[in-house]
Amino acid sequence: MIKIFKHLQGKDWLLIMCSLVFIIAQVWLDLKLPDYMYEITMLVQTEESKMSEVLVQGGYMLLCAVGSMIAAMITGFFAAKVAAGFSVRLRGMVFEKTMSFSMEEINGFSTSSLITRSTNDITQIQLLIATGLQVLVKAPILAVWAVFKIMGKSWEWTAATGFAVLFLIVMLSIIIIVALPKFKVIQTLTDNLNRVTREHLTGIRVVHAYNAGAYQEEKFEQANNDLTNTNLFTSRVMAILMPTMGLIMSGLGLVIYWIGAFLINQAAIPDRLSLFSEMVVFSSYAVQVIMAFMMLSFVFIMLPRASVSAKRINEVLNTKAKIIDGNLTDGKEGLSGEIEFRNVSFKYPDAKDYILRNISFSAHKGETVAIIGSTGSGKTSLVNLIPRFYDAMEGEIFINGVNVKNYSQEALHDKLGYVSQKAVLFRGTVSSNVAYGHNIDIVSEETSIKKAIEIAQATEFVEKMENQYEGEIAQGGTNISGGQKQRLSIARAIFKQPEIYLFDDSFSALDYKTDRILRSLLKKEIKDATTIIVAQRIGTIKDADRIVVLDDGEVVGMGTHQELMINCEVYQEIAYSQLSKEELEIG
Ligand SMILES: Nc1ncnc2c1ncn2[C@@H]1O[C@H](COP(=O)(O)OP(=O)(O)OP(=O)(O)O)[C@@H](O)[C@H]1O
Repeated sequence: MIKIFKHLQGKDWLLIMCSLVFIIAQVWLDLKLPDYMYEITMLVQTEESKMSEVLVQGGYMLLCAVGSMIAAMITGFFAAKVAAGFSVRLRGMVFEKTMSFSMEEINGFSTSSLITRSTNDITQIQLLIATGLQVLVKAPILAVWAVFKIMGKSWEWTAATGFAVLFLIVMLSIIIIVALPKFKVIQTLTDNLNRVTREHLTGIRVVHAYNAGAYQEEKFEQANNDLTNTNLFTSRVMAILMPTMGLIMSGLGLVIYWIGAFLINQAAIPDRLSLFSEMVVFSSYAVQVIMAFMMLSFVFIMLPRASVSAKRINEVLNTKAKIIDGNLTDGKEGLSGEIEFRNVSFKYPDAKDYILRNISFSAHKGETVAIIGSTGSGKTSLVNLIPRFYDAMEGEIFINGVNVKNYSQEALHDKLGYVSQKAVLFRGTVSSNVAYGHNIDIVSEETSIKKAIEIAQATEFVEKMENQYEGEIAQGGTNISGGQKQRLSIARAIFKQPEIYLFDDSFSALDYKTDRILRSLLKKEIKDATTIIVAQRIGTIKDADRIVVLDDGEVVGMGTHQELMINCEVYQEIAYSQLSKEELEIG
């Protein structure tokens, strides 16, 4: 918990210090009130006292109350400012950190947990600072000050107050022991609810198509009930707290007056008046002591949850990204678009077995190298190693003669035009998606955008859209078809004009005709760039300069289509399963 506050800045501490001054002022003013009350009680019971004297004391009381209110408002303002500023900073830090994560870290935390951590968890910290700062500082000062004020008065009253405080501490301890474990799981249950909701909403079409509404609802209800029940449990336990506190407070007042009555009765007549006034004042201070403990109990309610949240945020902030940035920006002089895999082996972080074993091949400037293989043979895994979504366990991958690990990730990604297997589009317009990530004036780049869209065979559908190139794209591209999404993501890579194109099964959603036209246009327009194409269809890769055949994570054949048709059994099997002997012979 303390660790998270390391991120508070100098100006935050300054505001906290200012708040401290106002809190002390507020406590001083609050504790001054009973003193005036003592005076008034004395005046009221003294025959020769005047009304004006009572009014003056009353005036002082009013001033104290107003002063205390103003001090509380200023403290609240400062606390809110520190809390809001701190949560903005934390959110920024968590976001920045997640940006540096590789797929390993993202999968390790899970996307939904990362979302909860950067929203709900940070809100818990914000809440703790906004309310806790005042209470946490105010309560101990108030308690100590009030105890100090009543010290030396009747031991009977002091003993009664001490007993009440003891009872309160026991109550609080029991409540905290019972509720604490539940508070700790609330955040994990929120993660779970977030995950189920996310899964349901992203897969809504499949849910409908399989009439799985009830099944999903059951899963949602389970997660929802778990969270609700835990929240209810903690709320119920807390619900006991308030009435008990009230009972203790009123009970203590009653006991003080009861003891007071006894003491007054025993005292000599001249002492009775001052004893009565002391009793009134003592009961006010005793109430303040109990109030201080009540305030602390609120912090104890918030603290466990906020401390779990702080731990979860720290986990993100302290995670060291496995992918360490290199510092080179350029490859060997004179080289461009050169890729080499040298004895590369790879397994997923939590997996037992290697997915890729001893892979070696190279692609030279302007060449098209295709990767083919059955489902699950490791094609995507292989391509993911080039932009360093994951790092190879053994062997090396070179781009322009330099190991990919030695490039800064920014420089490495600048060289690549990556099109993922599942097209990813962002909320915005056609143009903003094609020119994605470029801080440019879209109007000035209109020609390049149009050109990229044209090569990607997307012009026809884009021009039919309302607002055409400025046509709206929904989050995830849900308002256009799968093939259209695929074309726009291809256009995005073309717009970038990289040295190396990585197409991870990016043509699968296109019809055969579009696939053929797109590839021939690409060949013409990006002839200087190197292209790595992952594909399932023989037709898509037949013309590649080199085809790498993968089988169960190993290279079982490499060469041109004609060569592989002669010497690679796995390739022949794939080829014959898709095209007839005649089609293959005609080419
Ligand atoms: N994130 C992951 N964690 C663990 N294992 C994974 C992960 N992603 C893929 N795998 C496993 O790695 C193997 C290769 O997957 P990969 O996606 O590279 O195959 P692929 O050849 O591209 O398949 P497809 O043609 O179906 O896209 C599969 O057995 C898969 O189960």
